[in-house]
Amino acid sequence: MNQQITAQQLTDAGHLMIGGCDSIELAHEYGTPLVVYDVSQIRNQIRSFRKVFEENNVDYAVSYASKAFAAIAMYQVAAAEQAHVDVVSAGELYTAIKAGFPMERVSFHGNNKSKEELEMAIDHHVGIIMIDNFHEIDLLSAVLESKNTTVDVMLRITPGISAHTNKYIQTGQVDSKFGFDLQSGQADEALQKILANPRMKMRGLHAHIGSQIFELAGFKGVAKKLVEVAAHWRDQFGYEAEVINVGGGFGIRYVSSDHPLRPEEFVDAIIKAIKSETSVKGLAMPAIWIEPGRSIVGPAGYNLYTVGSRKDVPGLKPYVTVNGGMGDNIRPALYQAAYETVLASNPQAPIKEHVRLAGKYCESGDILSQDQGLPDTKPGDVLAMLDTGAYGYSMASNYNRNPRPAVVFAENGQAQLVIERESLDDLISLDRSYAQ
Ligand SMILES: Cc1ncc(COP(=O)(O)O)c(C=O)c1O
Ligand SMILES: N[C@@H](CCCC[NH3+])C(=O)O
Repeated sequence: MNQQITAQQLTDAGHLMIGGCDSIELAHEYGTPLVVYDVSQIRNQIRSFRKVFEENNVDYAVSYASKAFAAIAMYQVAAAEQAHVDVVSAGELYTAIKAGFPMERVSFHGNNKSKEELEMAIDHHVGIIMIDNFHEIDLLSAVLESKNTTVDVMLRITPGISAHTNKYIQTGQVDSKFGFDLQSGQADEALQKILANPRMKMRGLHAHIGSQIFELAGFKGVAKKLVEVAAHWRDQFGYEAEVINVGGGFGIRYVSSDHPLRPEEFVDAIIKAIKSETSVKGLAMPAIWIEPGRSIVGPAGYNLYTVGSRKDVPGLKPYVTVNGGMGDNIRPALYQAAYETVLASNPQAPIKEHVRLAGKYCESGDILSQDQGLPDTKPGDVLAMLDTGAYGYSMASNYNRNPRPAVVFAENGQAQLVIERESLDDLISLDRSYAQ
């Protein structure tokens, strides 16, 4: 029996309910594979983050890291919930523009922003450019010069903190491709360049230590480190940071052996660490910005699949294959990420067997779960994989020329299609015949 699904998440028929909608009906209406978001859960998480800042009485921004799931509808929900967003590409920025997201609440991140991307950001008046490297300082300076304008910036530093998470999703260690190194003086040099540039208004400093982090120590460490740097910059260069941005990375529960703090508890600890460190250093309390991605959309997302073939291997767990896989969720193959999956028509049915939940892609590594307890299943049954809302659809591909799934937002019993399922014609829409 699945521990994550409570009685409140069941319909009268005992089916999994998502945002007040019956998951079996959604699967029938929209087809599978289908990504469904419980929109209230997204709103509630943003509100919980905001509340913790308000209770601590600090200036803040909750900036949704939209790489976790970027879609017009998602930017609209973030806007309605007073969030900021961060974008990392022209594509995410374009989607935010089309969603009507207020540009002054957008931060533009990335370790290799192109000239065209910077121009687009400046033309659309994004709130902050998060400067990552020296090349970018020169590029941005030239863009601002050519457009005879100015922009607010923050500096991303590499705090030298190795968070306890998969090494592919660590970003704060000294040997990281992101941000300016502290020890070698790169960050100081970058600050001086920015302060000397009248077209860049320096707003503060940023660090992000990685993703899916459970330990508080890393977050307290980054908070302390950023305040130390702020104090050093005040003492050395007379510059006082107005904003300290600690990034995101708050870990969520995927499987029952995960026991993270609630995301807002991480933030409470960060706020308290910054408060006490700034008072030790005699700094004015800065605004605190956070950039959660996974914790906002991860638990709110579900992937619905239909069971197809099965292969029994003597002495080993059988393969039960669904009609999706690594094309709609690369995380198990890429990071050995684990998820829990339930039978949508009866999520609390007793477990009859442990299976390997396989995808349909031509890769042996396309296994969505190496060990999933399930009741008996048969072709046509709908399975719901839980907590798939972050870095699932956003990392989807057309491998094997499979179309990407549709995405539905469900809230208060109403479902709305927010991303259409790709069609076979969509798949070839960019192809051109080769004249030979
Ligand atoms: C700069 C930055 N901010 C925020 C995030 C969001 O992280 P998460 O989704 O783990 O909260 C990321 C991704 O790890 C990132 O690179
Ligand atoms: N894509 C990663 C997180 C990386 C976040 C980007 N900085 C994941 O699925 O866990």
